[in-house]
Amino acid sequence: MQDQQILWGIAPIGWRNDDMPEIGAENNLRQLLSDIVVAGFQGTEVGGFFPEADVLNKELHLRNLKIAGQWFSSFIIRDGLAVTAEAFHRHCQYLKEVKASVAVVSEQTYSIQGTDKNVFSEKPSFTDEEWETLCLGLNELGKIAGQYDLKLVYHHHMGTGVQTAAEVERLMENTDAYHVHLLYDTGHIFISDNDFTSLLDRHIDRIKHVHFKDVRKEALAQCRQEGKSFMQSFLNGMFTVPGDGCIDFTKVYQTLLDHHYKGWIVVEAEQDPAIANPLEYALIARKYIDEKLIKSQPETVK
Ligand SMILES: O=C1C[C@@H](O)[C@H](O)[C@@H](O)C1=O
Ligand SMILES: [Co+2]
Repeated sequence: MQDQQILWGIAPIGWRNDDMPEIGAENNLRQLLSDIVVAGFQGTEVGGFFPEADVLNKELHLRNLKIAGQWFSSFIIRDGLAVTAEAFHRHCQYLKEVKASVAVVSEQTYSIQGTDKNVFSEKPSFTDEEWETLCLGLNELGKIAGQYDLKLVYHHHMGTGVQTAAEVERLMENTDAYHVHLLYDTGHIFISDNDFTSLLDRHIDRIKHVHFKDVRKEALAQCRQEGKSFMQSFLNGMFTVPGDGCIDFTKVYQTLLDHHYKGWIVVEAEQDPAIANPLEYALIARKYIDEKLIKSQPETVK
């Protein structure tokens, strides 16, 4: 039976992309939120262009939408905990005001995600000392998140020091399970390790937020062969919505149901909105979810 504890969202990233603010600038907040309603999702994540909390809350209320969370680029290794914690407090305060459930954290020290470097071969690695600083710092940020009734969910990401399943393993082993949870992003782990199920099976109990990101195999192969950067790769169509790529989300969804996953599953597919109409792709995702995931479960209630 479908788990009624799951909320389905879609991220603004198909309309406007924080990694590349110049694309999709014509898509304003009202357009985005109304498209999300048309496509039948219950909410979204906060994008970099979103307004102050009371303005956002009004637009959400008008459409009966919710906020799942928002990305936070931490620089614990580069800037130290004190500076990072100060910014994180402000981040959490805003998230509390918009009634979010999670704060998505990704350590961006040495990240090449916003650079021209080859994302397939030039990812950074942390030293033992940097790992210790990062894990201790994340425990502290997790405690801060708790003060705002939020869960810190760590986002493993291509082109960063926590990208592979082995790196996620190290992070999980050395952080406090009570304060630091995991965001499972299907697309990032598939591209990194050519495997999206091991990470899910291994850490299912720590996973408190999910990104459903699909991958176009041919585009991936070409981007890898040409040594493209992260941003060039998504502009070249490496990512897409569930149902349009090569990942089998039925297995993923079943595992989440089997473990009584409670929380958000957010469709997140960055593409160039000038090429991939965001509403059209949101509708493709919703159709796939309804027909291949939810309706394939016995006793389904949508
Ligand atoms: O969750 C995410 C947020 C984006 O800013 C990021 O680059 C994207 O790939 C992602 O998975
Ligand atoms: Co993601």
